[in-house]
Amino acid sequence: MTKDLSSPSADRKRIVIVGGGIAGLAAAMALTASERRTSQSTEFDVTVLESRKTAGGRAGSFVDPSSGATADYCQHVAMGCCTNFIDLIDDAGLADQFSRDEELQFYHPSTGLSSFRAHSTLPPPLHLNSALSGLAYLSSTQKLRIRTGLWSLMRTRTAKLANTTAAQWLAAHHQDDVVRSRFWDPILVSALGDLPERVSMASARKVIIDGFAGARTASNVLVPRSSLSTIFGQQMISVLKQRGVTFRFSTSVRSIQPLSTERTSLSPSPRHRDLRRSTTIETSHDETIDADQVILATSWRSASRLIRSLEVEEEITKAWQTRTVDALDSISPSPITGLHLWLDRNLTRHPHIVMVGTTAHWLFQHGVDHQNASAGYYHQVVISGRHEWSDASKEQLIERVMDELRIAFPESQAAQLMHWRVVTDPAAVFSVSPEFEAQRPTTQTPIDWLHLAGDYVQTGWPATMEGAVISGRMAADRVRQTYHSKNTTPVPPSVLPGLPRGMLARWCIRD
Ligand SMILES: Cc1cc2nc3c(=O)[nH]c(=O)nc-3n(C[C@H](O)[C@H](O)[C@H](O)COP(=O)(O)OP(=O)(O)OC[C@H]3O[C@@H](n4cnc5c(N)ncnc54)[C@H](O)[C@@H]3O)c2cc1C
Repeated sequence: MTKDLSSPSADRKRIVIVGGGIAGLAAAMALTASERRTSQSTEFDVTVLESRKTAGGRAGSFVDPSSGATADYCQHVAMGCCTNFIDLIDDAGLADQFSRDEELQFYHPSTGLSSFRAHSTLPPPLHLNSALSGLAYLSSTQKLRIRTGLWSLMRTRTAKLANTTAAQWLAAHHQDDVVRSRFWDPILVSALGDLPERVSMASARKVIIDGFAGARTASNVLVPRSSLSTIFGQQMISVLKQRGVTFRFSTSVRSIQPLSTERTSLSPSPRHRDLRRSTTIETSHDETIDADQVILATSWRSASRLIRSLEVEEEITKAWQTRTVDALDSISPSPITGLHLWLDRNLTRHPHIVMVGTTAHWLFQHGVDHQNASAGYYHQVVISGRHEWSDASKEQLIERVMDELRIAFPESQAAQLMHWRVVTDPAAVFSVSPEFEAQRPTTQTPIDWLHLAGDYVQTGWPATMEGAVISGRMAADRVRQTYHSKNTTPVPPSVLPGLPRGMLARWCIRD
């Protein structure tokens, strides 16, 4: 059975987005943004095909069966430097669903809590000086070493770091084991999801420079106030439905094929061809759906399967297919564990704390859910990447982390753990190794109706919501450009640049 999704009028193009994660949602938002934002001349009928029951992908939630509480699989945070993610939630009218904190709390067993707050008047990157001074568990010699390392990093262009791991670069710049374990590793492992031995220094630089040194508000932390399933799985879907986007849930795409003859970017310009009905999509419901353009916005594993099954003829397309599948199959996945803890009281007055020198990496405190008060006070501990407790049982991990929390918050030593759950996603993020960075796929493919989106796409970002949003916007821009007539005003890009840098930051930081 072949389905005509929406019976579009002749000038409306049928765009199918495969995958309703953050990348797919961002693509749908960009394609349906108002004329004011896009100067768009072509109208699109946008359909999202999503294999799960709801949207959001890895940024999702579950209902804990025993307490009835809704919890995110894993706490997600964004930073002030995530300009595209912030713009996306703003565009959807969901900015109030995130709290924004300028100050970070760092805990270390030797000194307890230290505040990390950017200086309010010193120009970036000098604003970091006072923030670094606030970390009580670092000696003056260690702080000096870190400042020297930060300076070297600012003076080194990203391109020069492509073939180096973060561990190699840190060792070459005299960042010893203690400085690494107290400063660099906690930041890099949390942001990149893997050990400095495995990640590229170019990605590490992105985190440190864009996330801290480049602008005063870059290191602000944005934390969702509602569950991710409420924000992305309900509220953003509702905005998109109002904009005319159709969602088909529980619909898994099995294959995507050219409808008739293969059309590649080497073929004549789209304006001279009939681009309608370029492709046909086979779903798990044994139906086929015709479309003019497809944005493939799945995880890297699903993308690899679907790209492998494409029936292509031209040599250039076959070479791209092999190269892309090889790159995606070479990805080394990295785990993230969330420990969901319901206690009989709050552990601390702080909403979140970076934990240094402990098995726990971050502690988030959400308090009591008034809809479900009997469940207790909800806390989540996040542990990124492989660690020495990776092979321990869930019970051992809980015991270890609870011991750490009781030491960290002695005033809450009597706190009782009412209920817990440990959720590990073994392929939470991809490891941004120098090898993968060198072959990371781009949005553009040699097939003019197919565009790639997803956090794995080449955006300069590690596996983050910001990377996913940028990839979705880049794919939407390619779709819009396909139908752009030279007689109208140019299509403005929907991808926003990073935070603007002041004069001193521009002078200090080489890009
Ligand atoms: C535990 C954990 C913690 C994280 N913490 C953070 C954080 O704090 N901050 C941050 O910025 N990022 C974080 N991330 C990363 C972030 O979640 C991802 O980078 C982002 O959500 C990826 O979005 P995506 O759309 O590219 O991919 P996905 O979220 O993987 O979305 C792909 C979608 O495609 C669907 N799909 C797959 N195959 C098919 C098919 N054949 N047909 C139809 N649909 C299909 C999937 O069901 C899914 O909904 C975390 C990730 C995890 C797992």
